[in-house]
Amino acid sequence: MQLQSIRILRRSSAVCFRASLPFVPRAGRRTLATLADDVRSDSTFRIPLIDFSNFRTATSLSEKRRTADEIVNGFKEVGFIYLDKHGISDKVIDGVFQKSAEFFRLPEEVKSKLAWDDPRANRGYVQIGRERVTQSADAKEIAELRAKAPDYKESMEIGRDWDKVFKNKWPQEADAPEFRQTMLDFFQTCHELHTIVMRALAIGLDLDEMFFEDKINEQYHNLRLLSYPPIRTLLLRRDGQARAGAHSDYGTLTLLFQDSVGGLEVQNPHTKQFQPATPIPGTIVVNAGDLLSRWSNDVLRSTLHRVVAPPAKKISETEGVTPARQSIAFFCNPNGGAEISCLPNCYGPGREKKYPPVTTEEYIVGRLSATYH
Ligand SMILES: O=C(O)CCC(=O)C(=O)O
Ligand SMILES: [Fe+2]
Repeated sequence: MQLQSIRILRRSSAVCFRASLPFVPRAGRRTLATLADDVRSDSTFRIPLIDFSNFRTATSLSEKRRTADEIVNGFKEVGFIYLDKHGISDKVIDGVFQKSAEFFRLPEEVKSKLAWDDPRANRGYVQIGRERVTQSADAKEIAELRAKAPDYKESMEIGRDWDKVFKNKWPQEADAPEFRQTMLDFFQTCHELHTIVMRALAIGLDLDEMFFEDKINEQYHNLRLLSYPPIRTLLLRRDGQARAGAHSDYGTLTLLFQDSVGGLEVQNPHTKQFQPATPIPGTIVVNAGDLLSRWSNDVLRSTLHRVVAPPAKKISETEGVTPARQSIAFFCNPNGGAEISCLPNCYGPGREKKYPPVTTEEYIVGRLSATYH
């Protein structure tokens, strides 16, 4: 009987109303309190590192639930986690980094033939200075920011390849051998990981494990290869300037693969200070995006982040150079037509739904239109 009641409480503790519960059993309380306590001070702030292997190999729901709770807790408290033992091999990731580097080394005239030209398509090459990520929704303000302090990066955006309306902009095979196939395979691999992590989120939010399945199966995602050229650190430290300005992502989850250079920073949502998301070999940085946050009535956080100068390599007292950096972001989205309205369990008496329903497509195209020119 006692076991039974503990189990019920433990289950309830995973849903959105956890904070109002009078009692959380010992084991759960210790884990949860630790992260919640740590992130309330910048000196102890941490992005939780989650071993995903137990979830991937678990055979029972209760086994899965432990990892699922950790993940949901990470997104509630920080909005970011490091996912370890995620199942994507180093070899695969290294191969994608290599093909990406080869692509960015192509002459500018080859890349510019593939230029990004439509927010609805969101495909193609974006040269330095075309994007300025920001939280502002005001077109004039964004244009001013872009003119004054554009993001120092170039990117290549890839969508699902079988889309009937929008076509990916692939380089010629002779210019970039195996680029296309490498990216297509990786797209599929990341899609599969997204599906599994969303199952974990469903469990952690006390929904059916398959709750998201038919809402995220159309691969309405975006694979973004990023290249940040070397830059004089003084330039990067100028007012408002960054490799990527502070922003949140738009979709459900972002799977971010970074090299060892560093510079990614995450805003501590409790203190508003930016904290480094130091590269940890073998892990994927995973963050919740705005649509997931909105879906969950802000229970899961979509946290601001930016890319700034990591510790510079000094070439003289006054002039340092920030080395080139590469990263790969896989922006996962619900299906384009999926209606994002408050999840069951995330609203109730005393907890109003904060947002009207919106479709993924309406939301994402609106955000993309505002940040590019
Ligand atoms: O390059 C990175 O580490 C982060 C990139 C990013 O946040 C983005 O493109 O949305
Ligand atoms: Fe981002």
